[in-house]
Amino acid sequence: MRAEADRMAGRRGANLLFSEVSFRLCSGEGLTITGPNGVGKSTLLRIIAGLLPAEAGTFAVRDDAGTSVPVLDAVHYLGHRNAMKRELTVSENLAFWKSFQANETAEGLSVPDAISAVELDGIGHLPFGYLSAGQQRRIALARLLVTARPLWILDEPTAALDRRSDKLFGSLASGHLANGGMMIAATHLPLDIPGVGNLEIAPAAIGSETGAEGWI
Ligand SMILES: Nc1ncnc2c1ncn2[C@@H]1O[C@H](COP(=O)(O)OP(=O)(O)OP(=O)(O)O)[C@@H](O)[C@H]1O
Repeated sequence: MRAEADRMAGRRGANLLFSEVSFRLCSGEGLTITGPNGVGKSTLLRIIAGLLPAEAGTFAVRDDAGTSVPVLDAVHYLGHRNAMKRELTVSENLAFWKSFQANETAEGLSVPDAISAVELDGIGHLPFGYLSAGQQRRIALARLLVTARPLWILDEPTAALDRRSDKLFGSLASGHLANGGMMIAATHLPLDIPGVGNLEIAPAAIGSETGAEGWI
């Protein structure tokens, strides 16, 4: 499996944020995306995940035979928000994601095992909204484990995590890569994980505004 970005550019409203972003990942490799606030890291991840159109360039995931795989089936996208219902219990939220993301080829962990993997045994019965910010983020990470998908796209995955949970994320990500997975993560600091490179995004040249109006 491999993932390839070729000369991608991203726009928000009138502003071209970045351009000429290219990289290549193979099974077992990861990439952190760094750069100043507002440069477009989240925008790039949303384009890669298929949630926003690219201004230019392409992103593709291919299997070992070189056949293009639908990106939406190949990725887990974890944004700034945790995408959990506050009123549902932790277990109900994860059970929803397990069935929503299910496909024939990729079995993931059971809901209790995923909760254990983020070291939160015993809280599956609590409403998600009762959890602390760090616990909520860890349960959001558990969502990556209930179904197996090759490419993790993560926006600030360790936001709100304490040092111990930061390490926990490191071991989950390392395990994913060791199993042949890939990861692209927007972070403010490069992650200290073997097999993970870094790409610093630079703002597009000043003067790239088009004068076009509107929000996307
Ligand atoms: N819907 C939108 N319409 C227009 N501009 C937007 C929209 N959403 C975001 N922007 C702008 O796009 C720019 C890039 O935002 P983005 O969130 O991708 O940056 P980032 O590099 O992830 O920032 P941070 O490090 O602060 O998280 C920002 O200037 C932001 O204000």
